[in-house]
Amino acid sequence: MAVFTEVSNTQLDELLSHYDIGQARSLKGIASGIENSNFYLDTDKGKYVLTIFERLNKDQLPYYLELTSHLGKKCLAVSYPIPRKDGGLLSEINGKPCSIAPCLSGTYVEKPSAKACREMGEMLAKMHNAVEDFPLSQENTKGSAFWLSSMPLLKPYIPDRLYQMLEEEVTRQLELQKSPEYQALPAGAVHADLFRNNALINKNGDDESLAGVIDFYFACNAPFLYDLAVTLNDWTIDLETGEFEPERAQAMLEGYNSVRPLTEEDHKLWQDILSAAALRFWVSRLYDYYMPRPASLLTPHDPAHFERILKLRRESAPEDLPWI
Ligand SMILES: Nc1ncnc2c1ncn2[C@@H]1O[C@H](COP(=O)(O)OP(=O)(O)O)[C@@H](O)[C@H]1O
Ligand SMILES: N[C@@H](CCOP(=O)(O)O)C(=O)O
Repeated sequence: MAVFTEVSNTQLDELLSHYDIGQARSLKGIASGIENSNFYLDTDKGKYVLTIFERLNKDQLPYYLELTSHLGKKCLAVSYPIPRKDGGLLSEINGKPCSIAPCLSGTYVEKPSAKACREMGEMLAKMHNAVEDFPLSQENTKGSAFWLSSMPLLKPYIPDRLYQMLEEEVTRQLELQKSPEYQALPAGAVHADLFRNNALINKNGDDESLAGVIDFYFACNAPFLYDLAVTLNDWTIDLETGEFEPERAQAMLEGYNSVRPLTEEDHKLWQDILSAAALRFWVSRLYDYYMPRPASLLTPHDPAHFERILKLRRESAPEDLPWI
């Protein structure tokens, strides 16, 4: 269930009068998704997705909308807001901000093939190249400030040995972030949550091809290598153990490298950045688990999954990590 706000025909017609996308034919709630109300919207001109933002307010949305609009203008297959007749990217329904995006084809795939992983790597690199002239900037809302503020809240809930691991890793990552090597990493606006459920894949028999990328609502400015690590840590692992699956991991790295070559500087920090990416989701999952939002409909994600991944990345011999 992911329709928190209902839309009447009158409201829909009024909304569409501000766009040049034709007259409504049908509006159907989308069951998946957890943050927003999403609808498939068919008009006489095409297929779209209407999103009503349930958590972010209109002042928090411009970075995400401008970023996806920027990527869309560069012909990258992302869910981007279609401009209104007056040029605005945002509208309002029932006092809540909303936007309309073209409907991408494809579906969620639990274990993407090596080919799809390669295409995801290529797409990620294209997204990174495309933001070189993107002017807006935003902190990672799940970055080091969030880790530090979460630690005292988590302390009463988690065993001492886990708290110690958390403290050690946060300290190590804060040191790393101050280092000249880290500061020199190429950085820009990144998705920062490009898990498999935020990509749509077309399936044709056994063949899979990437259709597009959605859900940029954790986007922020960070090293491009971090975005690659977040994606690799989710897409190319054995879901039970958290170990990398070499063929799929290698395919993603090769895809990325074929568009945006990785460097020796990236290589030096690779293990640390893979750990940073695991830490980010370990902390946010611990936080959501022990401090669920009031009236949340969600079953929190399992924090132990990223605890396992963090340990594996920290303890791995550097030469055993996938690289080009
Ligand atoms: N532009 C789009 N094209 C096609 N489907 C989309 C698009 N945007 C969202 N969806 C569908 O809506 C679902 C929920 O979207 P998502 O952005 O993940 O929502 P939430 O932010 O609520 O988690 C996705 O799983 C996908 O099926
Ligand atoms: N990918 C994160 C949670 C963020 O949720 P999303 O559905 O908006 O991507 C995790 O798995 O912890």
